[in-house]
Amino acid sequence: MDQTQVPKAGSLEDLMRILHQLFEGDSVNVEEVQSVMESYDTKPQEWMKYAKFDQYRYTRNLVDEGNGKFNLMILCWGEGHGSSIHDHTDSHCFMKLLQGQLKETLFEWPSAKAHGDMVQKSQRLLQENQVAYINDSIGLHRVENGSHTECAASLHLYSPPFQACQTFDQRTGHRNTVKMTFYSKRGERTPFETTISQENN
Ligand SMILES: N[C@@H](CS(=O)O)C(=O)O
Ligand SMILES: [Fe+2]
Repeated sequence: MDQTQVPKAGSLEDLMRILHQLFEGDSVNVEEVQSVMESYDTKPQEWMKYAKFDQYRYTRNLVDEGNGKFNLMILCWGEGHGSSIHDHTDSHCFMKLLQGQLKETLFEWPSAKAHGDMVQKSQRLLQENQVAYINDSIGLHRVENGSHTECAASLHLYSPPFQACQTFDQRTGHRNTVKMTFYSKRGERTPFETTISQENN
């Protein structure tokens, strides 16, 4: 399907409906998903109920479980918040800026024998409505809200869904597996006990 045939998402609800259609089958067309996510013009009143911020670290807020095919979530980044360098557990990762700006830094996978600093490949500043894509064959990344005055929010789609990833120490390349949790689900704050293990930030 070429880009002109991809429907425009007029609202977040509409975007979710189209995403369900695009993920009905067994294969994922990355360009298609990226352009439909780009076609949604962010409207804070449509996603505000999911956007729950924390004072100390970025939060992951589940919006939709995509019929088991994908997880759609809104990540809320307070001033200066960022993630560790991490992978995406062999899934597709789409990330759309809903508000503010986020800095994405790409890194190479550390080689088995590597010592010292991890190799940085590129860096870019993602702007409102822009959609970034990454998977493990592209590399690893770190995402940061570099602003000390503005918060940021981003819409992430992961397919297939995953509950753990690897984080990496920038100085040594050493890795850890961390469990990923939700700060809220469908607008409801998750009970405290289940969010305590969140460690990717
Ligand atoms: N992949 C990260 C967010 S990001 O830094 O891309 C997560 O799901 O928590
Ligand atoms: Fe990520």
